[in-house]
Amino acid sequence: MEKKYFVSSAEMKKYDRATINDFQVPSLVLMERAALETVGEIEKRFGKGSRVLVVSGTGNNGGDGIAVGRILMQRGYEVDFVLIGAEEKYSEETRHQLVIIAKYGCTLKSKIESMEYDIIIDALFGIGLSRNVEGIYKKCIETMNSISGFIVSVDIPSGINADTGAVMNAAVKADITVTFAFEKLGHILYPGCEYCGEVLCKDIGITKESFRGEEGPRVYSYADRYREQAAALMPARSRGGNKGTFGKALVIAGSRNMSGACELCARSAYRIGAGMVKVVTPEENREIIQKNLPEALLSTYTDAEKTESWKEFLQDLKESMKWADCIVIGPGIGKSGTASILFKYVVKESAKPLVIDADGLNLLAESEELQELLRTLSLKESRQIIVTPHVAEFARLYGCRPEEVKKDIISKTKELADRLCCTVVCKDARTAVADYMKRDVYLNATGNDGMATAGSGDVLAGIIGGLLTQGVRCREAAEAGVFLHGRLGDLAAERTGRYAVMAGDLTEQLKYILSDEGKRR
Ligand SMILES: NC(=O)C1=CN([C@@H]2O[C@H](COP(=O)(O)OP(=O)(O)OC[C@H]3O[C@@H](n4cnc5c(N)ncnc54)[C@H](OP(=O)(O)O)[C@@H]3O)[C@@H](O)[C@H]2O)[C@@H](O)CC1
Ligand SMILES: Nc1ncnc2c1ncn2[C@@H]1O[C@H](COP(=O)(O)OP(=O)(O)O)[C@@H](O)[C@H]1O
Ligand SMILES: [K+]
Repeated sequence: MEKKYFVSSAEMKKYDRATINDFQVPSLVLMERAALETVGEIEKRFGKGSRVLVVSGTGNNGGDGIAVGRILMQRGYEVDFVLIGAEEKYSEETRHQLVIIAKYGCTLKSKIESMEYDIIIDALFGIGLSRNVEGIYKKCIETMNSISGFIVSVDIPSGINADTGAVMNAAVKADITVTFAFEKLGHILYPGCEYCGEVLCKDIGITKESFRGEEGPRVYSYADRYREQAAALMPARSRGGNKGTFGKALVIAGSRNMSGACELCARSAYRIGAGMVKVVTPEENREIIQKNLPEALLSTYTDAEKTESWKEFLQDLKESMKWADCIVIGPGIGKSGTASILFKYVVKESAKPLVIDADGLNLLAESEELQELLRTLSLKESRQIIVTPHVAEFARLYGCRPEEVKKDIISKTKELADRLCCTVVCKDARTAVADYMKRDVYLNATGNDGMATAGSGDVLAGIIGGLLTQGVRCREAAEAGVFLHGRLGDLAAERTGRYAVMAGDLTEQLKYILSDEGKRR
């Protein structure tokens, strides 16, 4: 799988240092390359004679900005230089850039004077931002946002925390962000990503060699090319296969007033390619499922208190669990006594890869005993288990507030995976996937707010289940499922706009994104 990394500021600094110290590439060479790449993007958009304002800070981000201004000036642009911050704080490279422009006779201002520019180069803070922005710095950011001009942020919009995407009291709203070597976490996490405009990541000579044989960045996503080549994420499909070849999914979902969850989940498992899908749901849903999803096999139950029929049902369930290649449990099952008994039974008795979603997670959160059982099954029996909580369900499972999960989704997801010894998919605007075996965390970059609509999580559970039935391992099924799910949301939004997207539209898009065209492994 071709990866795209999202690095923290500490990781990026480590790779900068390795390139400079170990590979002996001078820091000023990196800076010049960064500046040239930024200039290249400006030249694509604006011609000679355009008015440019360079707003620099005291660190190397400011040095980048001054170099950009100098090159533009030499190529016929009209450039004003502003530097904010005390002289004693200038970095060595920034000092050097100032010496160069002084030799060319440029003057440096300490505040923004004109209100009209074609281009504003935002080089106040980069990955070295270390605290909230206050005073003259805040004022400077507000001025950049208010005056006219196309804003090019160097490396990251000033004021965005490169590790969390948080706005540190004020931030520049860029039209484009030109970044170097690797995208930063702040470019992808909310709200930072909304401040970047288009992110253009440029090679300036800091490469994977700078990992120096260590594991590399902790957070990654899939390379952008898979957006157009989603089928490349799918397991190979045998032309000679039959429905058994492509696997059997058992979907235990729905409750009396919630047949939709089970229908969406089961349909998605079919559409992602499962050979057979069997639905286990309350008797009340029989008719609607048979009508709306005649392709599904069906097994129904009544209250666990009705002992005789419940016994028969459990017998049937046991057979179904043997039959299945994977089990998805939870969407819409509710938290009734019967749902709870059913859930416990399935966790204890099934020996197949298991996806636990929605109410299954709420039931799990309430039972220490079941959480312990999950750990044991995973560690002693190598059971493949995926849990797919949204932020609120995650907080219940983890024992914290949802805001705390949102603030640190990457570490929290990994911690829960370690605690439960399984694969965790923490669903949010940027979904994270982690497991207890690997240190690194997948962060999803597809999808949009149109997917914040009832039932879209049920679709994801079905997709992941359908991938498991086709033999994909847990971690890969979770990552690929989340990526594809987001793509379905993006394609659905392209057709209808984000407001109108409904969960069923996601499943509908599965008809198109896995077509053989564009399939290049
Ligand atoms: N050769 C290389 O390494 C390469 C580096 N590159 C470039 O360098 C950038 C990183 O440079 P950097 O590490 O110097 O940090 P940078 O973002 O300029 O900020 C640090 C300055 O800001 C200040 N400061 C911080 N927060 C503040 C606040 N809230 N309010 C006020 N001041 C605050 C801080 O002051 P202090 O915290 O010490 O008071 C310090 O003076 C990177 O993003 C990329 O553009 C590329 O050219 C590629 C090669
Ligand atoms: N703003 C957003 N951007 C991208 N994806 C989103 C956004 N909001 C929600 N989603 C995705 O939509 C799905 C919602 O799932 P969930 O909350 O479980 O819904 P439900 O319980 O109604 O099925 C998750 O996969 C989540 O990542
Ligand atoms: K910047």
